[in-house]
Amino acid sequence: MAKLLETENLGIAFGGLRALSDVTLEIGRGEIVGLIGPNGAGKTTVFNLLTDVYMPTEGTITLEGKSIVGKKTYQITRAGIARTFQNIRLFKDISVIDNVKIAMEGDMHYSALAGILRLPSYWREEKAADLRARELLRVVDLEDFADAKAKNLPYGQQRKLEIARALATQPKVLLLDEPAAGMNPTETQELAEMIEKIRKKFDVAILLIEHDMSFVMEICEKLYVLDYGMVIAQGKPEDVRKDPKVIAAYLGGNEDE
Ligand SMILES: Nc1ncnc2c1ncn2[C@@H]1O[C@H](COP(=O)(O)OP(=O)(O)OP(=O)(O)O)[C@@H](O)[C@H]1O
Repeated sequence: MAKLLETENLGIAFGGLRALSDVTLEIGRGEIVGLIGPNGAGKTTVFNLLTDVYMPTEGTITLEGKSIVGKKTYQITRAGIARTFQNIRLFKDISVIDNVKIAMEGDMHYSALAGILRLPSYWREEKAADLRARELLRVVDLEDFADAKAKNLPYGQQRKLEIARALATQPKVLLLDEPAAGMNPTETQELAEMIEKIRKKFDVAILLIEHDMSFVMEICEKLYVLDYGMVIAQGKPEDVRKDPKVIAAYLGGNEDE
């Protein structure tokens, strides 16, 4: 598959602590790739570098061959990278559908005046936005909850709403930070099917951080394993799981791994 997102020798230090070193990743178009490793291995830090929360101390990040280092988060979103967060970030007091529409705002083309005066161009865009938002909610099985307040959704559904919000920006790469966290086995299985459906429908590549190994093994085509900020193994899930370095990293880690 063609390379879409690449990092080369990516590294960052926080004060004296070297959180990541020499992280080289490749995500192809439409690929589902897992980023795994024990607690504190540096997984979320990779996402934070990919989305300009932090600037790398070393290395490169390219999307479709163009560097995105130093770009602002909104420019990175426009270039095609969207993410969800380990700690869910929604506008909790507004409706589910408005949460999705807000994420689509970069796509609205009516003028401020048209908005204030409610001119026809405003209503046309609003109607189109409403249809698109409903379609995204259908993809994540939240269509029936469009008018509920986001905070009233159960936790697992809030995670799905975050995915719909990320998709609203029409990404080429979707970064999911622990999408199955807090889900029961049935919800996790539904999520696996949903991610597969999303990949096909939107032709989007997915890089996901996840601790649920059976979930990772089921849906990822490729895995990168981080330990102490370095890639200690990469490849097909069935090979990675047998790698002695990976087994040692997990056995040496926390018991919840
Ligand atoms: N802003 C920061 N300042 C200082 N240290 C940081 C910062 N962000 C991350 N770190 C450190 O970098 C290391 C990697 O953290 P990170 O959150 O990326 O790990 P992780 O693999 O995502 O862990 P988990 O699975 O527990 O979420 C940790 O030692 C963490 O304390």
